Amino acid sequence: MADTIAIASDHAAFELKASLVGWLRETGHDVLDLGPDDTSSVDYPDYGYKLAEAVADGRAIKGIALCGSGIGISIAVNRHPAARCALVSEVLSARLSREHNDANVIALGARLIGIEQAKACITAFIETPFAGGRHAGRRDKLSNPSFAKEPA
Ligand SMILES: O=C(CO)[C@H](O)[C@H](O)[C@H](O)COP(=O)(O)O
Repeated sequence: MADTIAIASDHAAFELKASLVGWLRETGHDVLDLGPDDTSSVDYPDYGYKLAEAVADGRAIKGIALCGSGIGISIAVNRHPAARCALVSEVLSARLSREHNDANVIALGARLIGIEQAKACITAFIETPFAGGRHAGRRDKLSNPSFAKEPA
């Protein structure tokens, strides 16, 4: 579905994911929950790759990636060339990740951030448009390293 938001985590962020899925649905969003379905220990790369694929193939317009720190799963998501995943912990970075970087995935650390801060970051991520202009060519180089040139 065009405006679907995909979400995935590891075990460390399972409870945050469950809270966010409920909140997103209550606030009118279509959510594709890619798991996991309980707190059994899992490997964040498995879920990061799955999330990146869902955004890359168009099943979701944006993604939310969660692990204990947000670091591991953000690294995994960013290994997909179509992913622009921003690990953030406050609202200004969430907003800038959209305005300047056209981030299509936000990563948050469940062991580092509270639910209200997570919601505030996600709201900024969902509502802030890409600014375009000078940022567009830079954004395009992220997915196409061959577009890059030797810095002067
Ligand atoms: O990727 C991480 C750290 O960079 C995440 O925080 C993981 O959730 C964490 O490593 C999981 O740790 P656990 O001890 O296996 O719960």
